[in-house]
Amino acid sequence: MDIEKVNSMDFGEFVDVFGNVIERCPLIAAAVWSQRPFSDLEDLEKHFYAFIDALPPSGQEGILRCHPDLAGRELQQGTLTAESQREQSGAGLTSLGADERLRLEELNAQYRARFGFPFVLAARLSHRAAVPRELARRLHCSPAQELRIALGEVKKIARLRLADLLGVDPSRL
Ligand SMILES: NC(=O)N[C@H]1NC(=O)NC1=O
Repeated sequence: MDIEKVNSMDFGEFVDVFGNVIERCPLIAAAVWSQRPFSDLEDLEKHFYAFIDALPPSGQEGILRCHPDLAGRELQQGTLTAESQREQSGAGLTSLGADERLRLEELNAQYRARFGFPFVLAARLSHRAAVPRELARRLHCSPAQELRIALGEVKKIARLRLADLLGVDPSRL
C-alpha cells in the first residue's frame, strides 16, 4: 500500500485498517486521520507517536492498560486481537510449558502491582526465554522511567504493525 492509497482513505476505512496499530486504541487512528495528507510512511508513523507523546500520563497509562498480558489469560481464552496473537505466537509465548507460564504470570502480577499497568514489550523483537528476564529487570525501574520504557515498546509494536500493513521493511520506516 502506498501513501497515496492511505491519503485517499475515508474515515471509516482508515480506522478499519489502522485502528489496532496501537493495541485496542482505535481513537488514536481516528485522531491521526484528521492530520492527513501524510507526506510519506514515516510521517504517518510520526503522527501516531505524536498523539501518544501529547497525552497526559493518565492517558499514556490508559494506552498501556489496553494491552493484554504476555502469555496471560486472554491468550489462554483465545480472546487476543489477531495482531497480538501473531506477535505472542511468533515469540513462542503460545507454547510455554506450565512452569514457564506460571513464572511469567507471577512476574506479570508483581509488575502490575508495582506500576499499576501491564508489562508491555514488543514480543516480535524478543523470545520466550528473554521475556521473563526483561520483565524481572524492568521491575527495578522507577515508575517514571518505566512509563517511558513501556511507551517506547508501544511505539516499536506500532512500527512493526504499520510496516506489515504497508508491506514495507520496518527498517525503512
Ligand atoms: N503486554 C504486551 O506487551 N502485549 C503486547 N506486546 C506485543 O508485542 N503484542 C502485544 O499485545
